[in-house]
Amino acid sequence: MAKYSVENEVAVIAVDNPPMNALSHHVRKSLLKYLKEAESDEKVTSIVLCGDGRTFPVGADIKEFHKSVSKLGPTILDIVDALEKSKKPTIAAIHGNALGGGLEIALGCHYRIAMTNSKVGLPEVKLGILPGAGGTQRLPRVIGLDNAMQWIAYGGHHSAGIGASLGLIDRVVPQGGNIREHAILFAKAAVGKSLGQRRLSNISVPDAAKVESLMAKHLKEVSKKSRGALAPIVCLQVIKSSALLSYQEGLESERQGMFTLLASSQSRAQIYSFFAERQVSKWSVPGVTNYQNAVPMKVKAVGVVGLGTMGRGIAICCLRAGKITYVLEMNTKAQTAGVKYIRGYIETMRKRKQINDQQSSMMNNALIPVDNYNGLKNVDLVIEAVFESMKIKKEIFKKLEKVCKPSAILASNTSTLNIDEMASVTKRPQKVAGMHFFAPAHIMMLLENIRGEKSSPETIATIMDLGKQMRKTTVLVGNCHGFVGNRMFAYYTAESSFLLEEGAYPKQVDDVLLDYGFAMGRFQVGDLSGTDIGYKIRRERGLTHKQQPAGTPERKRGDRRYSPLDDFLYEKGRYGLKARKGWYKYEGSRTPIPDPEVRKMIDDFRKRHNINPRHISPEETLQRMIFPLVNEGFNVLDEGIAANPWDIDMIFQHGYAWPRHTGGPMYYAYTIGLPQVLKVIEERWKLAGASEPHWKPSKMLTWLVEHHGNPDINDWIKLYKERKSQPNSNL
Ligand SMILES: CC(C)(COP(=O)(O)OP(=O)(O)OC[C@H]1O[C@@H](n2cnc3c(N)ncnc32)[C@H](O)[C@@H]1OP(=O)(O)O)[C@@H](O)C(=O)NCCC(=O)NCCSC(=O)/C=C/CCCCCCCCCCCCC(=O)O
Repeated sequence: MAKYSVENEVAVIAVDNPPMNALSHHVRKSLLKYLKEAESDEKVTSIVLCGDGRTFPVGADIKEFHKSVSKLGPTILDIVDALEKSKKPTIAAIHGNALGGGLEIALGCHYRIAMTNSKVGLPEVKLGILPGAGGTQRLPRVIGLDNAMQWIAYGGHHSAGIGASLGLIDRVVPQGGNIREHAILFAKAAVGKSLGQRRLSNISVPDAAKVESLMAKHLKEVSKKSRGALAPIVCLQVIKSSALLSYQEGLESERQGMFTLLASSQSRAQIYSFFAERQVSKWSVPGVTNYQNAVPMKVKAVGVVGLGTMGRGIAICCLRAGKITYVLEMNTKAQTAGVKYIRGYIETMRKRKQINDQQSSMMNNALIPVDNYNGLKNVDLVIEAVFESMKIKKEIFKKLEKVCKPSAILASNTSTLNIDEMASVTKRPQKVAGMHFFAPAHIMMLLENIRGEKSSPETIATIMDLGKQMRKTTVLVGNCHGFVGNRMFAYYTAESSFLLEEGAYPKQVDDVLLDYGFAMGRFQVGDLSGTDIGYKIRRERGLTHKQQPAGTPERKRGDRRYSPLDDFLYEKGRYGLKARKGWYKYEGSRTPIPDPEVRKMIDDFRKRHNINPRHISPEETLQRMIFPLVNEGFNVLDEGIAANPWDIDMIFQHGYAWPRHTGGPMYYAYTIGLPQVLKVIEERWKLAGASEPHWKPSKMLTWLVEHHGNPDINDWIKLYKERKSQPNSNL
């Protein structure tokens, strides 16, 4: 709804639709009604539009998209038109955020004033759509084509100060000021002034002459940054119309663009992702506890054990979250290097104005290097981030058990190992959990939190809360080898090597993944993170080529298919980008170049094993890489390791850079249709057999297809668990 009042001849219309004042259908109706009332009231000389509560409207109601209610009038565009056409000055009074349709109605106003700490932007592209209420045509007219392309095609949020410097905001109200009072005074002063040039649809785009070169520049950038995504491209094409066509024609091109995008599976996937990101924080352990009733512990001081790549990144996350951070590294050289890195990073953040001088000195003061375990006696939570070895981790947990306060939580940053086994060496298994950060920990958005069998509700609530304080997408999962992400990803990686054995080369596989939308292919990623990482994990598990007793078949481990190609690569010293050679070679830059030496290694391997290489189609490549991962995703859901398909999708989007416009592996499977996915998996299972158990169709996937075809992704768990809980379900 909206609230209406008249103060000192100024009509004030305040949108009142908590929490974010989204422009839902009932809000739009009430806004237009009050606008008409203000327009016809002779005592009213000007009109202020604002938001009640936390914020100015943050845009259309995203829940309405793809539902019939989104088509119900009045549309946001009707409101924008009414505001612009008004004979009385209209003023948008912005506090909080004016985003999407919210900024578009502000653009319909003749003036915009904003609190200094407010944010403005047109982030629709992140939902796979475009600003469809005139934003693509009005914004370039105020801030120019170049800026508008930048704002709309990337969807960033910008400060009111930046908006003012570009002419979008007419006045910035300093902190502590009352936006409503300022707006009323501003509105009074605007009465009687000409509105002609204040109506943005009347003015022309200032840098229209540069349209072609700006298009080329931005198209190149978005194709690199959002590979495979439709919305940024359509946004740019529609903005181009603002420079070449009349306002009305531009509006028509915006409408067409919006329909194209709304009809695409990408906008559905991105809208799903928006809600999924928020859903994951509403965690629950069925029958035990959930985010609403578990109370987190207060964490003031954190300890980080190990100052390698992971430890450094984790320490930065803790410092940014305002924690006193003790970093334990017993090797003096490693400690000096680690502390230098962290302080250097703090300085970089300060120089980039991501933090101010005061925050920088607070972070520096909060960083406390220690060189023995006693240094951790005051911490509330400790995260060990040492090498992936159960033996070493158990030793560390025993030491932590002795020195840490009884109330302290002991967490491991393991990426694969059993949390319960670590907990078993302590007297506080209820205080043990996993906090799996992704490298580089201070950059990657994902935190995969693992609950042990005995982790208490308080421990779970605390690690979830800490993730939130670190501003990470924090997903709670159960304990098993590799948890959710690495357990599923193992099959993606394994299949990529099988594809090399059978006929593909690294670039061929990577190209398919790039076309799908990944920023990098599997082999490029392998080189970037270092081929030694996977090798050491396999060595820890006794799997590498060199560890096998004489006579062990090269392509088998036990009765399972195994590809030793990754081991061979490591053994040749091809550690990846850092060695300038891995799956590719690197000549003076980070550009991967196919290397004849790798090709020969693969060819020799095939010859040795009498493999007749065959052509592998892009379709087969994609299915072989993604479908076993999806199949395992269903196993993970069936076992309750992940609570919901969107938990898995968020893990892959934020931890493995899975292209957002596909929604994630589980949503992608839903888009293709579960029956089709199952068909391919069953065919492959027949072909591959018991030595490739990752192709064994998941029980849950099979049951869903048999009984429901391709049910809504929101219903998967409900349908399956209902059936599973029935006696004699055989599931
Ligand atoms: C930055 C934020 C604003 C705030 O962040 P934060 O403080 O962290 O809070 P959150 O946790 O994110 O949010 C709190 C709750 O609010 C919910 N929320 C937030 N924004 C919206 C919204 N816009 N709509 C609905 N709900 C919203 C959020 O889910 C949380 O709920 P819960 O507590 O979890 O339950 C941040 O919230 C943010 O970034 N918000 C989104 C900003 C945004 O993206 N804005 C743009 C929206 S799209 C838009 O505005 C488009 C405008 C053009 C409209 C043109 C329409 C033409 C339609 C024609 C169609 C006709 C054909 C139809 C055919 C068809 O349908 O098929």
